[in-house]
Amino acid sequence: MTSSATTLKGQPLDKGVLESMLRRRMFFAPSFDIYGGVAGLYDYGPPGCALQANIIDIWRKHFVLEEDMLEVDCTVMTPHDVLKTSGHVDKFADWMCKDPKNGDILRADHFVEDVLEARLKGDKEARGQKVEDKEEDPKRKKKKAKGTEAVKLEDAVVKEYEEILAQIDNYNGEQLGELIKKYDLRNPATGVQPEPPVAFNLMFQTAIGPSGNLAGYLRPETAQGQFLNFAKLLEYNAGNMPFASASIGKSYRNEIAPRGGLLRVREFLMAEIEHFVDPAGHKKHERFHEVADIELALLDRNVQLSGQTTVTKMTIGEAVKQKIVDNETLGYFLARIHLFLQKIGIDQSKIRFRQHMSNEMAHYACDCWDAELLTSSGWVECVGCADRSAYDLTVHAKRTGAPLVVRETLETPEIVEKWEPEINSKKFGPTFRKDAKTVEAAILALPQEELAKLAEELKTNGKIVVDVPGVGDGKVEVSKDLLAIEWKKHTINIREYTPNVIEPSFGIGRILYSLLEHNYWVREGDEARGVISFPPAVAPVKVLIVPISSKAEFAPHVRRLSQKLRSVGISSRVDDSSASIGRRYARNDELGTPFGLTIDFQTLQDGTFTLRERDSTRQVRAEEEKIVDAIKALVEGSKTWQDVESELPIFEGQELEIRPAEN
Ligand SMILES: Nc1ncnc2c1ncn2[C@@H]1O[C@H](COP(=O)(O)OP(=O)(O)OP(=O)(O)O)[C@@H](O)[C@H]1O
Repeated sequence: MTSSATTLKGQPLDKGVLESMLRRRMFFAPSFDIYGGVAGLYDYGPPGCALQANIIDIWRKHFVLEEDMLEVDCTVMTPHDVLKTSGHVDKFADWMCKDPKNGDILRADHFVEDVLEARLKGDKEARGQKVEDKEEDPKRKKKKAKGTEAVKLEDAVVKEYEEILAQIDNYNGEQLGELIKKYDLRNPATGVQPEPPVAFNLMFQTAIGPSGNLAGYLRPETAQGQFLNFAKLLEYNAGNMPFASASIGKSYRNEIAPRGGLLRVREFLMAEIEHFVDPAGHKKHERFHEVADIELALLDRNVQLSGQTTVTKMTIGEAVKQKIVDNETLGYFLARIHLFLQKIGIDQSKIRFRQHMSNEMAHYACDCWDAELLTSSGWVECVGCADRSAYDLTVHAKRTGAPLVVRETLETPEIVEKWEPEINSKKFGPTFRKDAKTVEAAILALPQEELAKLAEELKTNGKIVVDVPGVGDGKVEVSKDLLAIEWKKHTINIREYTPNVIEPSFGIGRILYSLLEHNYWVREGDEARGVISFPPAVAPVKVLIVPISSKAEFAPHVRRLSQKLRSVGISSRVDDSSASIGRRYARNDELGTPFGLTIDFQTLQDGTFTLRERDSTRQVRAEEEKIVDAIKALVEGSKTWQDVESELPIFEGQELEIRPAEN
């Protein structure tokens, strides 16, 4: 099926053809295929793995190395307590609704979106307008078919639908339920209205150890491991702020309705950064000036609320100045994300940064911008960049008593008067036993107004009741022999604060798939063949070595060239099959291999080789050393193909004819 999406060369993108090519070339394929597969689980084949490794390699250099980030590798298996404290057990959920007729489980926001889009499409058809299709999972397409009749809608209704769609991520379950009722939205598969939406937690639950007593989950993000290691990382960083940690690893989400191939899966690779910053400095960033002039396509919250999706192009410097983007650190990372996506070969005209609306934000976030990439499935969030404020460190510190704070020596000491709780540790421990630390942490975390109130109560009643989640019924009585709360004057030499966190979070699978779509095109000829124009740095294999014939005298050249390329860290593959050279190149164009080295009869005489560039199919001819140097420079990005053509003799060969009978 042809969608409104286009290839790199502006041709209509045939997603079916692209997907079958990706499977044939083993970029990725459904896991457990021969058992019928499981929705949302995929395996990567050799080119998929190499592509992923190259993206990760560039990511590490671009972020971890460039900014001296502290990389950690934490476990996937996470105890219940951690994710209860972080809020994921209670709030990490999507809304789902059930079709009472056939039991279909629908993700409520996607269901509302699909039915309204189908109605708008029907309206356009009825008005004789051109209809642009969004690529869909074929199963969903079939179900949708009944709902896409060409029916003209009133203009006011069209406007209402468009306004709802522009802010579809902003509705909660109740509001989605109201929309389903108000517009009588029915499951196209049965013609029945689904039941009201209910929350479905996306985490996979498990039990750790044989007793089954320690409940746990597969992590839904890598972030929590980084937060829990904050104090150790700060110490490792010699107490210096700001700093960032980073982590690359698998995360798991039990998505209600996986769709769009790699775009919504249940197991995926994430690369996440937690940048810890002092909130007192307006989250300024000392390298912001380096990116201030970078222009981004921004779609802010207010534009979406007005029912529009038009982006504004603006430098990040201007966006922060106008407070469209809240602070320099958030802005710095948006620009750095843009540069990273550009570096790996994402189409610049297919990136936008969309701000989350207030209801859409995750429970921990106070501002969030997504880097969205345009694909045949529409705009897809590929990187989330959230300001998580001090949320995570605060809740974990409160729960465990661990000091997840920064202590800074003040140049000029401050005199401070405040309420201060004093624990009688001799009695406190024996009274509360295993809960003593938790109760103490809850008391120490109480705000000043609360302490003032409790001091009075302690004086009058001889005891107070403190909220301590997770201990008994959450209410703990503390008597005055265990605790005193007094107004004290202090000289402060140390300032203590909980850092705020800016978190860029990358879904590598979504980026990888978008990259494939953005770089794919079709070379017209006797037989149209797919090409993926990856930049050399991300291409799974950099060089294809093709001996013109399988005669023994070519073998030493093949071996030597492979070895030489290996020694300079460049991956190559040999294709010594009997197919024509043109056919062999065409096969590797599908894998996105940027350069081809041919060993022909002239090589045997004068030791020269031809080097072919994938996109132009142009060739140069030179001795081994010059060719290997050229490849190295091209892969490292220090030379372009034009540079190479200006330095080495052009070769006009006939190798590219493709004989249709072969494969
Ligand atoms: N089910 C998934 N499959 C593949 N990648 C995902 C999935 N869920 C999240 N990601 C990736 O992880 C990144 C960070 O996760 P985040 O929690 O911000 O996503 P999200 O807002 O829940 O995504 P969505 O709204 O699309 O479900 C996303 O930008 C995306 O690239």
